[in-house]
Amino acid sequence: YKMAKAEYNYTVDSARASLVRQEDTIIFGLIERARFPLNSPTYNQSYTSIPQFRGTLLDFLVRHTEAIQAKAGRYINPEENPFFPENLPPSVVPRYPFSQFLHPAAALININNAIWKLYFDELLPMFVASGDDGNYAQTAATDLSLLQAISRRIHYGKFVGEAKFRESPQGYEPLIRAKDKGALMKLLTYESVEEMVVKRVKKKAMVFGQEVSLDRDVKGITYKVDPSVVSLLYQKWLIPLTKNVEVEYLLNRLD
Ligand SMILES: O=C(O)C(=O)C[C@]1(C(=O)O)C=C[C@@H](O)C=C1
Repeated sequence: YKMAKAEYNYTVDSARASLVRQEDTIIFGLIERARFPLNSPTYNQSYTSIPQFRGTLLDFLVRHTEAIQAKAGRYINPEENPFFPENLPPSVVPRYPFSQFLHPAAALININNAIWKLYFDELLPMFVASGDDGNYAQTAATDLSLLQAISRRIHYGKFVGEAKFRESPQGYEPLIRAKDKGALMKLLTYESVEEMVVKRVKKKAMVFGQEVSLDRDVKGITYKVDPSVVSLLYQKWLIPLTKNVEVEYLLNRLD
């Protein structure tokens, strides 16, 4: 089985279209996680005593899932970044020739440690109810798919950064040479785009998270995840971290 060379080319427009589609995944991920209360034993090392494993139930699920997904080829795609890159087994499947759009230094950027910490310290308490219903394995599974979606979105800043660089190298090169992070940040920022993102995710959370009923009179609208929390999450964390990845990527773009 021989594969053709992938000739997919990213542009700023196509990268933005991908970010828009990824919003759906993130919002559904939030809705899925919000089905369960906090379920703190999922994150408590003293709850689990798994033979030959030190860590929480979530650590256990994530490490083993990433290992099996690595074997199945997930991390061959440069859009994917593992949370525990140490000691991942190699892929056992034929290598798909993903287009080499990024500068090789992109592979060194992985801010999943920071994303992990942020997720548990800041994000979870914003959108899950307190309490415990015993569904720890299900909780860990929904955490992982949401974490993966958030991580993919933030690291997609590499692709957005590269597309912007290619569309205007003469604008970016001097700032990269001068290692001027502040000026890079300013040049890659489009406030009107950010405002649209923040408004759109709120609207999507209203549409995706409403109760759908065949009765005509649904009394009082409740959403499965609070739409203003979704927009706040984007405004405060997802967009700023995506921009940090863009800056980090660009700083290494001429190495
Ligand atoms: O659309 C872009 O230009 C991006 O870089 C993405 C993004 C975002 O994170 O949504 C980040 C920075 C820009 O100011 C606008 C939006």
